Amino acid sequence: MAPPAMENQITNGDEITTKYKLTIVGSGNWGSVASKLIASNTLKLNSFHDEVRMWVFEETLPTGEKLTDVINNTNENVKYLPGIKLGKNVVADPDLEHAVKDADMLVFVTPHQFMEGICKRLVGKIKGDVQAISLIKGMEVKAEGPCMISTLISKQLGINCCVLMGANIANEIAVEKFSEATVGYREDKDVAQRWVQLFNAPYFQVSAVQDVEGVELCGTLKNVVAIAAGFVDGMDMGNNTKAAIMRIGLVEMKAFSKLMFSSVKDTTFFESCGVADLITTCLGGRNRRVAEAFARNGGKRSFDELEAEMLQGQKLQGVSTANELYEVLSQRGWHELFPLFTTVHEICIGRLPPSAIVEYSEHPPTLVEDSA
Ligand SMILES: NC(=O)c1ccc[n+]([C@@H]2O[C@H](COP(=O)([O-])OP(=O)(O)OC[C@H]3O[C@@H](n4cnc5c(N)ncnc54)[C@H](O)[C@@H]3O)[C@@H](O)[C@H]2O)c1
Ligand SMILES: O=P(O)(O)OC[C@H](O)CO
Repeated sequence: MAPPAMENQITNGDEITTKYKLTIVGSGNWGSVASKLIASNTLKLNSFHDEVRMWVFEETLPTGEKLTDVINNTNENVKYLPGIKLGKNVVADPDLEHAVKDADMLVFVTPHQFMEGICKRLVGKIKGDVQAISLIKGMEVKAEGPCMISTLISKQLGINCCVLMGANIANEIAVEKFSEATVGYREDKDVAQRWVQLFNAPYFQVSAVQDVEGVELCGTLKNVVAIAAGFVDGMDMGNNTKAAIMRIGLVEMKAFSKLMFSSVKDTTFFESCGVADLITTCLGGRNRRVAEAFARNGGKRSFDELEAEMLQGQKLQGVSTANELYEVLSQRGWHELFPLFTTVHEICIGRLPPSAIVEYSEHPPTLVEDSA
């Protein structure tokens, strides 16, 4: 990774210490927890500037105050992470271009549907040698096929982009309950190490694997399986059924990832970003919770309505990802290969009832051959 520009270098006797400036693009539930983790580390680690800038999609609170002002006055994101201090070195900034202009390292953590617009606004507005990481679980679908969010960032901004995914329900990490995460990187191990250093904490153990696509697809696809798990809960079908849905989901996640990118490694599915994230999301995530409510209402209330009522501004990723995935499966004629992914979308749009989540899997018993 290229060292930061001269103005970020501090001379200490004969030693020159490079200081990387950090900006976080996004300030939702996970974005705020990421700020807390990073802000605690930049105070401890010499190679980073203390200040962490956080871009906030500005909104006016019911009190009439601006969210940014409240964060800067109270050090708390009262809307998306109430009750948690972010660190006094976190500065909320409602001006996207201003927030990124001096950054050497950019952390992207918004709901995936906003990233295309954000990237367009950032073209020509960031420094040339910036390193980025995406914590975003989702993808875009273009005429030429699916585009992972890290690829969108890399292509539109001309910068390298790692990813960080894992079994990471933000509210649990906010109160420092132990968890793990996985950084996915392409080539530069030193850059990956820098990201690991920046996020790692005794209660947040981060490791790095050379498999950006595998890590990012795990984080993206598990949200669709979480919707299926929520349907199972909403119909009170029990733990065995939910475990079956999780297993089938994992098989489809792996098969889809490998069809898309032959470079995806089997071992990635055993990292925090793989099976661990699938389990936590299907047990305690927002996608699961809202899908449960959808099924309990017999599919009569839309996901949009339930999301607005239950999440107060937080965004689901699973429903739109199921839709995007369906588009890819249609483009390639792959519906029969991915019955769970296909059925989740058809239930979400009301074409099938929630009970279809198990009906599709009534196929003849199979003998699994050992490929080892
Ligand atoms: N919350 C978690 O537990 C968690 C954990 C791991 C990963 N993630 C992933 O992190 C990403 C961000 O999720 P989150 O939980 O931080 O967000 P969130 O769902 O809590 O909040 C939604 C955010 O979107 C912003 N927003 C609303 N309209 C916008 C617009 N038009 N343009 C830009 N921003 C807008 C809101 O201000 C808010 O910051 C998602 O991909 C999610 O899957 C979330
Ligand atoms: O609450 P969810 O369903 O968006 O999932 C949160 C995280 O992705 C879990 O790792």
